[in-house]
Amino acid sequence: MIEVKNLTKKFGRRRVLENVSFTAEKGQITCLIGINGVGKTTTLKAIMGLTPYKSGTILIDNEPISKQVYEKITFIPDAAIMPPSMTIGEALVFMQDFYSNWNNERALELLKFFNLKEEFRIAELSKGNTAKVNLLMGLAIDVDYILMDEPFSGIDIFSREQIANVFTSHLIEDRGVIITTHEINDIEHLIDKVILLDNGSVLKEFYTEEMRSQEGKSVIDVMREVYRA
Ligand SMILES: Nc1ncnc2c1ncn2[C@@H]1O[C@H](COP(=O)(O)OP(=O)(O)OP(=O)(O)O)[C@@H](O)[C@H]1O
Repeated sequence: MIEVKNLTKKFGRRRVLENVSFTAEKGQITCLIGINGVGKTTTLKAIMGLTPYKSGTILIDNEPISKQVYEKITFIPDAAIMPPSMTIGEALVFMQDFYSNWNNERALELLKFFNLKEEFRIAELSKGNTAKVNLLMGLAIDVDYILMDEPFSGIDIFSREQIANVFTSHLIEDRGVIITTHEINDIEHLIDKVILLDNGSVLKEFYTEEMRSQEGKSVIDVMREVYRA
C-alpha cells in the first residue's frame, strides 16, 4: 500500500500541497482528480522522491522511499519520455538494458495491443501514440505500483478507449495504480478509489463501488456536490 500522510509542499513561499493524506492499495486503481494546478503531478513526484517536500510522510508497503523501495514503483509522466531520435525498437532495447526488472514479453504484447511498430520514431509519434509508448514503457517494468500522470489527456477517443482497455486487461495484473486526471468520463468505470483534490488539499476520498451501492452516486455526482459546494 502507498500511504501519503499530511504531505505539505511549498514552491518558494507558495504552499501547493497542504496536509494531503490518502492511501492507494495494490490491486486497485486510485484516481487523483482535480483541475489544472491543484497539485496532482506534485503529489506523484513527491511519492517518487522526485521533489522535496516540507513535511509529511510517504510510505510504500510501510517503508519510506529508498533504493530498494524504488524498485517497486514506476512513474509514467504525461510527456514523451524516450529520446526523440530513437525508434520504438531502439527504446525497447535501451529499457531492457537499463532495467533488470524489464519484462520483454509484456513489452511485445503491449506493442501488439496498441498496434505500434518497432520502426516508428519517437519524435514522429502522435500524441495518442506517445501516451501509448509511455504506458508501454511503464507497464513493461515488473513493479508493484505504477503512477500515471494524465494518461488520457489531450488524446482522441479511440486512443483513450485503447488505453482504458489496458486497465481491464491482464496486462495490469495485480498492481496498484495511481492515475491523475481532470477528465473522469472515459475512466469512471475503471476506478476503485477516488481522491478529490482542490487547491492542494484533499476534499474527499471514497471507494466508487461503496459510493454507488450505499449512496447511489456516481463519481461525477460526488464531484458536482463537492466542487459546487
Ligand atoms: N517547479 C515549480 N516551481 C514553482 N511552482 C510550481 C512548480 N511546479 C508546479 N508548480 C505549481 O504548483 C501547483 C501545482 O502544480 P501541479 O503540476 O502539481 O498541478 P496539477 O494538478 O498536476 O496540474 P496539471 O493538471 O496542470 O498538470 C501549480 O500552481 C503550479 O503552478
